[in-house]
Amino acid sequence: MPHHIRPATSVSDPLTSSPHLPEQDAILVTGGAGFIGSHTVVQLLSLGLRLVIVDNLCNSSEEALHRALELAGNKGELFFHKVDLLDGAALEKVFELYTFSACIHFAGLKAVGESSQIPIGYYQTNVTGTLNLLQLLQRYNCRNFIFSSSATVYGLPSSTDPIREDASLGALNPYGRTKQYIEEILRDIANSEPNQWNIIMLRYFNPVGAHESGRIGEDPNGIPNNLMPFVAQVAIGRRPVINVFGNDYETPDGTGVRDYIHIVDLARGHVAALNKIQSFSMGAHTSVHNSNGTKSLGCVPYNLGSGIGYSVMDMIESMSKAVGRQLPYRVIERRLGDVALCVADPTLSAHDLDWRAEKTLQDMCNDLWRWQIQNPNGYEARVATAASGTEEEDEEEGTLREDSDVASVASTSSASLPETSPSTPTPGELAPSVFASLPVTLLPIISTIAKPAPVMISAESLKAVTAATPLVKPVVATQVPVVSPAGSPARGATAC
Ligand SMILES: O=c1ccn([C@@H]2O[C@H](COP(=O)(O)OP(=O)(O)O[C@H]3O[C@H](CO)[C@@H](O)[C@H](O)[C@H]3O)[C@@H](O)[C@H]2O)c(=O)[nH]1
Repeated sequence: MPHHIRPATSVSDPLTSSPHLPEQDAILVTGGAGFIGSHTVVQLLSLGLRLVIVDNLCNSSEEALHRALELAGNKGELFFHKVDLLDGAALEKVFELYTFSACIHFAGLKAVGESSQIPIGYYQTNVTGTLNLLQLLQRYNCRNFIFSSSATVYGLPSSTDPIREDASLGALNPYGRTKQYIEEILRDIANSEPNQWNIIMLRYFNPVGAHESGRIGEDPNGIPNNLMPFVAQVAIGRRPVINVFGNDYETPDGTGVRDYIHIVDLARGHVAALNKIQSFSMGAHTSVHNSNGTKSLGCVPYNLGSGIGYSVMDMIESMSKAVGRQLPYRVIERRLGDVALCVADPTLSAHDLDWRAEKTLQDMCNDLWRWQIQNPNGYEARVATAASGTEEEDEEEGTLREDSDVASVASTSSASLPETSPSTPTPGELAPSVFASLPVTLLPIISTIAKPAPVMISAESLKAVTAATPLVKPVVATQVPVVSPAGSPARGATAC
């Protein structure tokens, strides 16, 4: 039976002020428990939307979903299914339970280095997982799709100018190529059914920070690959010193420059994309046409970046300010594959999606620090692992402790919290369920899939029911590189 997104009352009504998605329809969010996913879930729930989260929790925590629900003031509805996208049969059961008006696809593996070691795993998880999802979306007649792409698809920038969406693509590693290939697949699918698909591919630059409450944030497995999670762990005392990968780049201070974007701004970008898709979806039911005469959006990429470049030293300085003391760092050799600078041209997103990054670098650092200090070991579920540490971590820390080439000495005791009161989660009322006859418990979270009918369970029993899962990490983002002297952001890029 076909499922159509129903027309909203007015094309001009933005989703942000008045969600128009059909009452009984839901938005499917894959990888919704991950870093970007959970922040987006807060935005969507706050709009009163009904979400169905599919995540295998291989690199995320269900706790993030509980907190997201709290942060949204228990608005909207959230149904969670611990499912791996590679398990097509389990995924189809989810499709049998709901009618989806749109899908936001975050789920996937995202570690650049790891992708070169296990490329088959990356192609299988990211590409095959996405194909499984797309097949079902097509079969169940949901053709509104938002894809987590990445600035990594641009590869080596051909100049130091901010990167536009029409720049040539050329991902440099298997992870990046999974994103690039999925983009190609999406274009082919949109072309195969003209006037039917509304697909937005969001190319993330460098997402950092955390929700301003400090309740949800990034919780990487093992040693963080990316700069800011690593810096945060140095700030909290889990690691002794920040390694700066080279200070001989052609940038104002010699360190790499990137377009860092606050995670909440990035999450808002998904709402903006949904609004855009909705207007086309509505157009399909009215006589509204795209400017090129088509009735659907087709497949369009948008950069989600600020257009401002900050160097590694800028980031360390801002984070030191947030923490209230100078963080220790040492300069080591360049990291293989890094570019000097990578910054977005966000003009198209501003024009078409009416979206702009609003938060400052200091917001990013203050919020990241708040999350880190309130959750020194990430989400509760991972405390045991984090506390014991891995062999690899212990070994690295041992090595670093002996190193004297640090700019300053860490002292976690002087850590201070940035001002801003963390939000106190309000135990919420139970949101109405799609399954009215099901027993009600504390949270409207459902775990199923192994069973023909969903069972509504509590957070406690959720853990038991979802005990085993294979594969995949949930997603996240990406990035790439512009420049500025410390503390003074530069619009666009220059050197390199
Ligand atoms: O411990 C660290 C980690 C990073 N850096 C530097 O910090 C900047 C940012 O690095 P990182 O946070 O790792 O982001 P990117 O290298 O920009 O990587 C992002 O950008 C890639 C290319 O777009 C994507 O593929 C990745 O998924 C995404 O994490 C770069 O100049 C790095 O050289 C350090 O100096 N020390």
